[in-house]
Amino acid sequence: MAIATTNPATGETLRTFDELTGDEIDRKIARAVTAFHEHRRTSFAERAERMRRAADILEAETDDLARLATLEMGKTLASAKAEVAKCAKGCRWYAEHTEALLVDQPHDVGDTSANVFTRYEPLGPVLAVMPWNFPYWQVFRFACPALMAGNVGLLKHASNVPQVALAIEDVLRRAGFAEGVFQTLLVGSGKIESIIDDDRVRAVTLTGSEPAGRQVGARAGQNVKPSVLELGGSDAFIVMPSADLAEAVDNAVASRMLNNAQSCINAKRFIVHERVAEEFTRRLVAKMEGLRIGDPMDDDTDLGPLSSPDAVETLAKQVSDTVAAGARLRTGGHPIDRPGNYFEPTVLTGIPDGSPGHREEFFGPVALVWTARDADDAIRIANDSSFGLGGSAWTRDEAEQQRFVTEVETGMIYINKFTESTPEVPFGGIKNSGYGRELAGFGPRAFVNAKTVWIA
Ligand SMILES: O=CCCCC(=O)O
Repeated sequence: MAIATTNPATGETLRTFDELTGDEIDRKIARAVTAFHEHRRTSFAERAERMRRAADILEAETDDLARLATLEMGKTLASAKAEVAKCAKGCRWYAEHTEALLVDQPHDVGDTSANVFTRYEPLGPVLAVMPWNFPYWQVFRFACPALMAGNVGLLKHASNVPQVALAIEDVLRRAGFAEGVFQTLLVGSGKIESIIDDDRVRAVTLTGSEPAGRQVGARAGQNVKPSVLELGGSDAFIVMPSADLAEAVDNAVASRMLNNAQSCINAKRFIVHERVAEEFTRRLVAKMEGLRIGDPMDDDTDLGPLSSPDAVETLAKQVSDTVAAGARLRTGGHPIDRPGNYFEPTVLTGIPDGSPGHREEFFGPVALVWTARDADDAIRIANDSSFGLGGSAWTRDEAEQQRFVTEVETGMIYINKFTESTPEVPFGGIKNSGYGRELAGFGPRAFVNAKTVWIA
């Protein structure tokens, strides 16, 4: 894919960028190594000061930065502003907490004359392969803890958000991080493997699709380099009879449609107890039909375009194949006939086993609804997925809450709240949703040498 800014609301290509040459990539990696030797010697206080300055810049320039994201990937301006604010929060949180999270950890070996501890040391240049859907946050989610831990970053961003990628590098440089501490590499995905192979690159993190994760994880493994993979999800949203139905429906729509319905942690599979399933579905359909579809720059738009024409085509095929397999289309189901990459808010029920609705992640405004006989059945359906990222369950029954916490096979489970990320709480999945954790204490410890020190 060309590296370009193409407005998803109009289809117009506004800017194109040349890919870096092999020599340019080499020079940037060399600069990252030089920067690492300096950066690792800075104190936590110095790094924290720069992180706080990055937060100040993000807050002062939110409007311009947000517009860039909306222009490049189509999220509503309101959600783009919220995303930039969240990045500032991430910078401040890691400025405040990283030193304590990476403090030497003493070990009692039964010999009081020995000083034995674990020290967390940075690894060096880390390659971050990042997606377009939260074009700022996914990068800051990695960069805040990694840079605070003393690592340096090389960003291979998605090819449709080059201006955001360059803006992030610019913000961090203006915040005071030295030249080379964080660099954007404008390259296509064809260059990723050779960058991972480069001995100077010490680790890799990827947020993206399952196939991309398999490729990058395998390459990192061949090179014996640590990797963190945050991949797709088809999160369950379980609704039991004791739930407040109006609240459940409001949250179902909010979660499904978050980020123009293009987040790995959107609720995607709605698993509803048979006693409330029909009423839930009726209300869900009404709410989906009431969403205002439009220009993502407009304040009153609820649902903007998908990121690309390909995304619309993929989703349309997933829906039509699921219907052909026997699902019932309750509303929507088709691309919208207007300029840009728009798709109708859609609800499908009666999802057949083996159909795309059952097996695949739907990255767009489609709610897939199952009916469950009881809690056992809800858990069975929730776990009948190759993904295991997040999920939520809506019930006031405490015994049921504990069962969902224990038995739903995911990296994250939220009760009476939909899955969301925040710097204070670990983030990540199991099964085909990836491995490793980001955020909270896991973020800074993802790319460090946990060095055992024994001073006799
Ligand atoms: O596609 C994954 C989006 C996760 C964004 C987040 O951290 O909230």
